[in-house]
Amino acid sequence: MMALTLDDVSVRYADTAKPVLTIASLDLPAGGQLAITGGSGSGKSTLVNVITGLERLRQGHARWNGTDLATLSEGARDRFRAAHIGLVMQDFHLFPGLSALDNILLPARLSRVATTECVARAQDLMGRFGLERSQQPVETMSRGEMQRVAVARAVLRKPGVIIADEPTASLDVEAGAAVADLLLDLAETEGSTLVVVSHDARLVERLPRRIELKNGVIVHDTAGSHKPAGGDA
Ligand SMILES: Nc1ncnc2c1ncn2[C@@H]1O[C@H](COP(=O)(O)OP(=O)(O)OP(=O)(O)O)[C@@H](O)[C@H]1O
Repeated sequence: MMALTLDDVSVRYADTAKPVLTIASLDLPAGGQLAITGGSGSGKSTLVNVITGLERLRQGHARWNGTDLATLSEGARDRFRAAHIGLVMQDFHLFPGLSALDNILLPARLSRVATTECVARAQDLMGRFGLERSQQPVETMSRGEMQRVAVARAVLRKPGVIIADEPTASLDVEAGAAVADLLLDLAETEGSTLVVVSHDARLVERLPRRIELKNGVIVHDTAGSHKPAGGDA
């Protein structure tokens, strides 16, 4: 399980007058479940990039169990992400030409950790997710099936945290609910911290804590624990 701590975070690009993300403080305990909401351009993807280490902070700190991502080299950040963070991206990032099972196993194979147990777990996850044809080429699957493959791939190594960016965005209500069930169930049964970015009210309402971003600032936190960003940066 992984606990997240953000301190004094400010992200600014060369061509932006103001920071696109300003978070004075945000804590998510190990095993916590957080929904990030907000309108287009409010900073949600920037926040995901910060907590996954895809965006290296030049101001402030993003720590998982005390490890400050900005202190890691690029290679070490990649390894940290592969070992501890299960990422589910909105557009799946699956590889056409590979079967469903091979897609689920690909990151583990690239990290050279695709042991026999890992393959068995991939097959077990497919069964639990209702994906019966492990050799089906992924490009022939429905969007709901593809998203379930993407979730299975993200959780294969029992990551300390699952981060899902709009996991139900392109799915109909039924498929979206199925993916939400899987994510919440897995996070709970396997003790993963869960962070979900979503516009989907049905999904967001199922998470115990929700923050809303506006212009890169947290304007609402159901935990009421964040300190408002100071000044008028
Ligand atoms: N590389 C960049 N250079 C300059 N500005 C950027 C860059 N990346 C993001 N921004 C700006 O930062 C702000 C926040 O963008 P971000 O993608 O985090 O928003 P979002 O809430 O995820 O939006 P959406 O829901 O539309 O994906 C936007 O104003 C965007 O234009």
